[in-house]
Amino acid sequence: MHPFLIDLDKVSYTPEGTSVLCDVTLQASERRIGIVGRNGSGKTSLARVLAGLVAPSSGKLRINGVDVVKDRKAALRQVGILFQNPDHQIIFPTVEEEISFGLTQLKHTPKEAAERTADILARFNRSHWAKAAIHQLSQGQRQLVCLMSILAMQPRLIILDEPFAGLDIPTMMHLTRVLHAVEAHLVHITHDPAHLATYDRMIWIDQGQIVQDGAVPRVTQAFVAQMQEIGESDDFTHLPG
Ligand SMILES: Nc1ncnc2c1ncn2[C@@H]1O[C@H](COP(=O)(O)OP(=O)(O)OP(=O)(O)O)[C@@H](O)[C@H]1O
Repeated sequence: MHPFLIDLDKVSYTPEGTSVLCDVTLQASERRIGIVGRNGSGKTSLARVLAGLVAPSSGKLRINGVDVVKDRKAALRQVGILFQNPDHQIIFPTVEEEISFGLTQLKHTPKEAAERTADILARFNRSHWAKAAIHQLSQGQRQLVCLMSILAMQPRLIILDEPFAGLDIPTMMHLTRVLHAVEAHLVHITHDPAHLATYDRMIWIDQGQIVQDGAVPRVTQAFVAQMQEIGESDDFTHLPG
């Protein structure tokens, strides 16, 4: 057991010379962590760094003690990421193939993978989806398939990058309930602090740096006040990039 689930020490990410994340230091082990920030502030880049999908340009990153960039196999057991658009992560034509794939990556036998896939579908009362063609499901249903694929792999940490974007209110409410019950730790990126009301900690990112980090009510108040102030200026000059 490592002292912090998430441990970043002066992490910078500078693709093609662009400073996207700058000296981010963060130690966190809370079960529910929210990340807010403006368009282009670096949230998705931070999510990708945390998941080990891109390497920091400098600094040190560990998830539960694992170097998730270098040790990709161990990383799969530590961290899963749910992208904003399910179509960016779905590879296979049917639901059961999609869910089984991650399990075979974890070196489960085909029989074990099939059993675990059946288990997770049953847990969500979706056993009848097993042979369904993913492209025939709605966006919310595809998002649920992606989440089931991640949950089947049982990572300790799941990163959610604007998981509610494009979902209608009932689907969002359903997904909220599902996420609430998830045992894994969550890092949830969103533009709407209301989604984080019950969370343990909120981190506000701006221009690739942490500008506030703490209890949800306090960070929400400061974030909303600044967003309103910028919004009232009624132009796009503040938009980064
Ligand atoms: N590989 C890259 N090369 C160059 N610039 C990049 C790269 N990846 C991200 N950026 C830039 O870094 C900034 C942060 O992007 P990122 O997608 O992380 O922001 P975000 O906070 O998730 O934004 P949004 O809320 O709009 O999704 C943007 O200006 C983006 O253009």
